[in-house]
Amino acid sequence: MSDTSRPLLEVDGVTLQYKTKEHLITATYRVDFNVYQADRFVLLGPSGCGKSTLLKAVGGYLTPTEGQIRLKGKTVGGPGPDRMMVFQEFDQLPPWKTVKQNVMFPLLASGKLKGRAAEEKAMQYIELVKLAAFADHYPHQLSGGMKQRVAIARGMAMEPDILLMDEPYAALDALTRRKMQDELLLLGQDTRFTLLFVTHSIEEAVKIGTRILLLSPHPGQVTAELNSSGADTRDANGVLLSERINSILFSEPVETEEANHA
Ligand SMILES: Nc1ncnc2c1ncn2[C@@H]1O[C@H](COP(=O)(O)OP(=O)(O)OP(=O)(O)O)[C@@H](O)[C@H]1O
Repeated sequence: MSDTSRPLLEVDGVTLQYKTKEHLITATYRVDFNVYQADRFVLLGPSGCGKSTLLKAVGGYLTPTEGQIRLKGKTVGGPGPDRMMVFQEFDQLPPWKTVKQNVMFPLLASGKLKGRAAEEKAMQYIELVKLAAFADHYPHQLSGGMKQRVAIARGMAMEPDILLMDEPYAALDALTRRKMQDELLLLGQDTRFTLLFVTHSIEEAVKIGTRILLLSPHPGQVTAELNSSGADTRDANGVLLSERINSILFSEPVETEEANHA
């Protein structure tokens, strides 16, 4: 039985820096947060506060200069199949590969599975995202939402502990963005994946997140951690929450709220 009281991901006093020839840039300063199983954990803050840098560090592409990142209690030392970045710019799905071939690709490329076993695993996740009828279609034959589901199936087929997404909807029009967010939430309900999601949109954070970490402007420091009940900025709870986030982001008091993980 999995221990749901223990965090899946622990980010503990993490300072992240970039060294260039002339400068040492501190992107985040002593950031702490914990992500639990099935959380949709959102990193929210203004441009340049270090959200993407944090995601890269969780991905193992950047080593903290201070602090530690642990997944299931083990220090993250580099990229690994236990953390899958879900790329969603649609050109990230090679157009010459079918849905099935796209989902099989990381399984084959990583050597995790071969041949028939990779195909079966891919189909298992294609069915989960309800695209079995489209397994032999090419990306250009799919809608944006369907392509998103392929990208998620591709990440999930690797059976990672956590999915990482960096502003996946930033370039989309408002209507498409809303549709994609709805699809992501439905998938979350069906599969209970654990998600670490970066955005600078308060509206998106309120909608997507079960928990929201607010970061101050550069260098990013935690200003608050809030629970979100999947409210929408169109309903009363969501409006209240987004107003609260607004006031915290713009006044920046340090505030903490313990999440309910009893
Ligand atoms: N490769 C790099 N080399 C040097 N500095 C970098 C590099 N990448 C990011 N930075 C700097 O680190 C800081 C944090 O950048 P980061 O991209 O993580 O912020 P962000 O919150 O994701 O911003 P945005 O919302 O605009 O994507 C910024 O000051 C940025 O200029």
